[in-house]
Amino acid sequence: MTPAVLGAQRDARFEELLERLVSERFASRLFAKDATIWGPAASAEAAVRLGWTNFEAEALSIISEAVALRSSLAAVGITNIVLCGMGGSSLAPMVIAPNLRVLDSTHPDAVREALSADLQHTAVVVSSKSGTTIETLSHRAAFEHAFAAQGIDPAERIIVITDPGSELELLADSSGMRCFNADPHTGGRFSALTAFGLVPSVLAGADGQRLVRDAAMARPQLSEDSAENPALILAAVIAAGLPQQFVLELHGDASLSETFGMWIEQLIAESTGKDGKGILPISYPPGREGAASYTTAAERVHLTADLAQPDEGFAVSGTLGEQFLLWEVATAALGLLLGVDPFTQPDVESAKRAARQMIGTEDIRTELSPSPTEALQQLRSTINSDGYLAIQAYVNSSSPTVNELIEELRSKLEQKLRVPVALGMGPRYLHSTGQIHKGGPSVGSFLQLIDAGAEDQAIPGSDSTFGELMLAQAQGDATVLRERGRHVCTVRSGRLTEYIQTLLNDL
Ligand SMILES: O=P(O)(O)OC[C@H]1O[C@H](O)[C@H](O)[C@@H](O)[C@@H]1O
Repeated sequence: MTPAVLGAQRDARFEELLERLVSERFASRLFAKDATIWGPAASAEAAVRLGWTNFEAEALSIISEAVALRSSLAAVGITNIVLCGMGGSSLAPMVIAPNLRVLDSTHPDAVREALSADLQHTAVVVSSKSGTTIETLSHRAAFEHAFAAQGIDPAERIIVITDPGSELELLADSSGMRCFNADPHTGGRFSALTAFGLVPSVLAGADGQRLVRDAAMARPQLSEDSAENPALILAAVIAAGLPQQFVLELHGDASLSETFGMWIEQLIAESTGKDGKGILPISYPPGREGAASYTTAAERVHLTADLAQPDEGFAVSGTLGEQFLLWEVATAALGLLLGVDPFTQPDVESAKRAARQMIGTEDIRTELSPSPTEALQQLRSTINSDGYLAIQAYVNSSSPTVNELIEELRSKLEQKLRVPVALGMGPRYLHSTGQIHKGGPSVGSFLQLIDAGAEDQAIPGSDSTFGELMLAQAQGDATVLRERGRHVCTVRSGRLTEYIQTLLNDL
């Protein structure tokens, strides 16, 4: 099988953009690691961000090491793997190994549930490229403490993945933990085919070799300066609808992976959503309608391993390995077509800074919430009819009941407000679509739903708790959004489920 884009609409604008990519020799220059493609201002960063175009040899050697580790863990009875990592350090493994347990939440219940795993048979992968991400470091501290409390040596059970020389690597070395490094010249959201995507997935039983082999087979086609190159076609068809058609609906199917859209969300939103421009990817769960219920212009994409042409929108077809590389190349091409630097995420840091300032202050506990009626009034009066609404849900995302309820709310808001409604689980979305919320087109409204009802959970070695961290993250993001002129309706409730039920009834 070779990857393909099926059913794309080819208008004059599309042909012009495709012709530009071919004549500027975008694809061959990308695979030759030409850092000048995105202009002088972007070239210094690009010079250290193109490692992912040449992935095969390192990936295969990492997979062998991970397979050996999987056997040695199994030999001592460890069959349960938990991954702690945010954004680029967890989204690819979630897609590659759907059975992998991932902790990327600071909600106290989610943390407690992960810690209550059968630790005697568990190993934990702590994954952070920078080695400084607060959620991941807090999860590491919590697991270290939990292992020690059960008389288990944490060094035997915690496996670290990080860039060479990071603080996390130093910590792993000094405490005798196993550490995998990845190519530091590959950014987090482009790291699916490096140690970040592969090690946790292989430990959880996935076939890493097949994934890498599929991607490697697609490489010659994707590096060709040709109007038949599916990555160039994908970039041109998405860019042709801009700026009006900035929403990209992603519908996965069981032939590929139902969660693949979540990985694309981070890749596209962080890479393109800046300088007031960008494409907002919204991943829909199977069976959800999307565009049928709103009026904002959107492109509908069907993600599949089959070769079927969809009734609406277009399909991107290929195996997972092929599609990882295809979307990475298309995203880099979108950077060129939009005139943005695809390798930065300038607005993510601002929310992190604001969250750090909030920790330990009284403010995070005292903000008043609107009643459900007031919240709906606020949303109705601030929604831009050509824009979007994003729900930012700080809830226990590992609870299926909570997820279902929030999905129901998303659907109903979409039908009643007639705009696309994106759904991000906090703090996961901060490392993904959070970039475009703050840095992209200023047409979004935001609904923060914060569950403040859970019993709190200490972060070992720190003065703060997971609950405080979660509140600070929500409020830090809201502060930056408001500074940028976006409307944010913040609901913080000890009875959030009841609150959402009332919203559903009143809509
Ligand atoms: O892997 P880490 O360094 O912990 O980074 C995790 C995530 O952090 C940030 O929020 C970046 O915006 C993401 O692109 C990155 O994937």
